[in-house]
Amino acid sequence: MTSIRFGTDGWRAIIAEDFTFANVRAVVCAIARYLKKQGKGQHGVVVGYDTRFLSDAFAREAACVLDAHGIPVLMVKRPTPTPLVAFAVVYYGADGAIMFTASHNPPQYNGIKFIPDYGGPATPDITRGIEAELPDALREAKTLRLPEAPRAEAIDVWPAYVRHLDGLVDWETVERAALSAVVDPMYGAGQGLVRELLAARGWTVNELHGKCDPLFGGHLPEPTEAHLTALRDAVVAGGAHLGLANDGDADRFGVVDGDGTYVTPNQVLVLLAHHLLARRGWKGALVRTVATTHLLDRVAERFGVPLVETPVGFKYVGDAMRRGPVVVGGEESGGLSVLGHIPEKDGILANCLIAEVRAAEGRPLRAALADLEREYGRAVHKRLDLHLPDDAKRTVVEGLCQAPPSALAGRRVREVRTVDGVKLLLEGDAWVLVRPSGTEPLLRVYLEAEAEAQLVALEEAVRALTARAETVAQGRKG
Ligand SMILES: O=P(O)(O)OC[C@H]1O[C@H](O)[C@H](O)[C@@H](O)[C@@H]1O
Repeated sequence: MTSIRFGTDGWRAIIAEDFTFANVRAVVCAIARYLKKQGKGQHGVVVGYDTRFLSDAFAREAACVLDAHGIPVLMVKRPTPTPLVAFAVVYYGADGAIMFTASHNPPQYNGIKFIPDYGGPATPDITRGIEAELPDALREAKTLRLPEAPRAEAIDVWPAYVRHLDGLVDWETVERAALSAVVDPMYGAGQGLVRELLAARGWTVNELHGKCDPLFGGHLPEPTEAHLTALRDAVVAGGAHLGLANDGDADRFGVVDGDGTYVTPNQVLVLLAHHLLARRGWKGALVRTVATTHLLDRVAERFGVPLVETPVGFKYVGDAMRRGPVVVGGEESGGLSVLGHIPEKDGILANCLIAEVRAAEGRPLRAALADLEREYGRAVHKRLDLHLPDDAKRTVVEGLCQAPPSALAGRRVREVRTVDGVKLLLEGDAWVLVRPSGTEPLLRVYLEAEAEAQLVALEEAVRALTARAETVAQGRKG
C-alpha cells in the first residue's frame, strides 16, 4: 500500500487498491481527530459526493465514522459539485466538509477533499495536521464501533446557492441576450445545473452527457480541448453561441466558442478579468498561479490593481482571496472564483459568468479576444504533461533549481523563480515553468511566448533541457 497523502487537492487513490473502505474510515477518523484537537466539530461536518463509482457509499461510511465521533453530519441528498459543498459549509456555518471525488482523474480513482470552515481548499498546514493524525487514526479505525445507519441531516444547498449567484452574475444581461448553449457536465456532479440556470434566463440549452456513467463514456472527465470534441461537434452542428463544460466535480470549467474553437482557461481569465474591471467596475486584485498567463499582469496594470502570483493549486489562490478583495482568482487548469464568492474554484459560477461575458459582448468570444490582444498584446501558451516516475520528476526539478540555464532557445534567462518548481523568465515576455504535478505522476512544463514560432522554439529547448536533466538524474541513481 502506498502512504496516504494529501496532494495538490486532497487524497486520491485507486479504488480497491488504496482507496478502500478501511482507509476511508481511517482518513475520516484523522479528520475527526484533527477537528476535535482544534476545538471544532460541534457545528457539524458536511459530507458530499460526486457521481463516481462508490462515491455515495464512501460518503455514507464517512457519515458513520463522524457520527461515531459525535460530530453532527449534514449529508447532501444527491451527487453535488465540490463548490456547492464548499458553499454549504459557509451557508450552514459547519466546521468543514468531506467531499468524495477524484475530480477529473480516470474512473478507477476516487478521493477525499477536506474543506475547512472557510469554504475553500484546505491549506497545507491543515492537511499536514490531518496527516499527523493518521497513524493513530489507522489504529483507531480498526476498532471503531460504527452505527448501522448514520444520524445525518439531509441537505439541499441548491436553492441557497442559486440565490447567492444572483449577487454575482449579471442575469439581466444574460437574459436580454437570450442566446443558445450546449453544456457538457461530462457525466459528473454538474449534471443539469448550468442547463437549469441558463434555461431559466431564456437561453436555449442542450445538455450532453447528463447522466451517471462510472466510466465517463470512456474519456477523462476533464474539460480540456482533447476531451471536448463531442461538445465542439454539438456546438457547431446545432449553431449554438457557446459550449460550456465542467469536470467530474464541477469545480473546473471548459469553454468552446460558437465556431467550435476551444477557448483556453487563460483566455477565459483574461476575458473575465477585463469584463469585471472594465464593465462591472469591480475593485480588487487579480490572483493567478505561477503557471497562469502573464496577460493578467497587464490587465492588472491597466486598471491599477495588484497582481498576486501563487504556487499551483487553488488552495493558494483561495488563501489570497481570504486576505483581501480579489476580483478574479484563477488558474490555467480551469479554476476560478470571483469577488463575493467562496474562496474555492467553481465551474458552475464560471460557466454563468462566461455566458454573461458572451452576452455583454454580443459577439463571439474570439472577436472579443482579438480586441483584447490589440490592447494587451499577444501571448500563446502550451502545457506539456511528461510521464515520469515520482522520484525522477523530483530530481529533474531539483537539478534545474540548483543549476538553471542562463539562456533558453537563444534568449537570456532574466529571472529564475522557485515559487513552485522552476520558472525561467526570458528576455521579452516569454517564460517557462517546470514542476512536478501534485495530482498525477507527471512532470508539467508550461510555456508562454509572444507567438507560435517562439513557442515551438521554446518547446524544443525545454524538451532537450528536461531530457538532459533526466539523464543526469538517472546517472546519479545508477
Ligand atoms: O498540476 P497539479 O499539481 O496536478 O494540479 C493541477 C490542479 O489540481 C487540482 O485540480 C487542484 O484543485 C488545482 O488547483 C490544480 O491546479
